[in-house]
Amino acid sequence: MTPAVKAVGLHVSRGRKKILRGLDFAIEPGRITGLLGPSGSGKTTLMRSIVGVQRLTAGTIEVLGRPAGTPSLRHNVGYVTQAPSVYTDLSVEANVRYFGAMHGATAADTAEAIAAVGLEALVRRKAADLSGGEFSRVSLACALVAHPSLLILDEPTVGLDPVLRAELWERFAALAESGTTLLVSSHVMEEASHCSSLLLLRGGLLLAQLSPEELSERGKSHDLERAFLHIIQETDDAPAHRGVSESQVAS
Ligand SMILES: Nc1ncnc2c1ncn2[C@@H]1O[C@H](COP(=O)(O)OP(=O)(O)OP(=O)(O)O)[C@@H](O)[C@H]1O
Repeated sequence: MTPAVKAVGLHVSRGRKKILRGLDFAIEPGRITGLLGPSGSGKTTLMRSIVGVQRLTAGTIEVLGRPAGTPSLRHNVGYVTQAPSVYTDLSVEANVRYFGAMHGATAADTAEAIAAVGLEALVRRKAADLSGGEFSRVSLACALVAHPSLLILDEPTVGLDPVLRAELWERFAALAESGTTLLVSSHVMEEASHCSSLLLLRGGLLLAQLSPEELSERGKSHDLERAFLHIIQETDDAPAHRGVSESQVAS
C-alpha cells in the first residue's frame, strides 16, 4: 500500500538554524497519526514540509505518491494552521462556502462541514463575533469542506474545553474510518491515546514512531506524558546521542 506520506533523509534549516535533522518515516493511509513533541521541536516545520510550503535543505517527501507541493495535490491535502485563516467580516457559512468554492464543493458539503464542527447554530454569525474555540472550528470546517484525503491539523484542540475536545477526536476517528489520513500535532500527551501511530519529535530528531501502547510499554508508564519523558531521558543518556550533542556544541 502506498503510504500517505513518506519522508526520506529530511533536513530543513531556517536561517542558520537546523530545525529538522534527518527524518525518515512513513504515514499509513486512513489512520490518525499524532505528531508529538515539546514546543520548538519542529512539528510545524514538518507539517509545512509535508504541505509543500517549506523549502527542504535535503531529502525528499512524497505525499499520496507525489512529491510534496505538487500542484495537483492542492485538492487532496487540507492544512489547518495554528493561526485560524478565516475572514472575520464574513459569516461562518460564507467562510466555509468561500473555501469550498475553490474545490467545487456544493451547498450540502458546506452544511456538512459546519455540522461536523458543531457550528450549525452559528451559521449566520460573523466570524469576528465568535469565541476563540468557535473561531478555530470555522477554520477546521473550511478544510473539511474540500473532503481532503490527507488532513494536517496543527494543534487543533488548543483552547477547546474537554467536551469539545472529545467531540473533535470522535470526528477525527470518523474521518479516519471513512478513509481520510489525519496528521494531528499536539504537545498534550494525553491526546496521543486517540492516535493509532505517533511520531515523537524532539530537537528536530525523530525519537520514535510507535503506537500509544508501544509508547506506554517502552516508556514504562500508562501515563503517556511520563512515558515520553522516560524515552527522552533514555535518548539523552545514550552514549551516541551524547556524542552528537557534544559535536554540535563544538561546531
Ligand atoms: N523562520 C524561522 N527562522 C529561524 N528559526 C525558526 C523560524 N521558524 C521557526 N524557527 C525555529 O524552529 C524551531 C522549530 O519551530 P516549529 O514552529 O517547527 O516548532 P513546533 O514544534 O511547532 O513548536 P510549537 O509547539 O511551539 O508550535 C523553533 O526553535 C523555532 O524558533
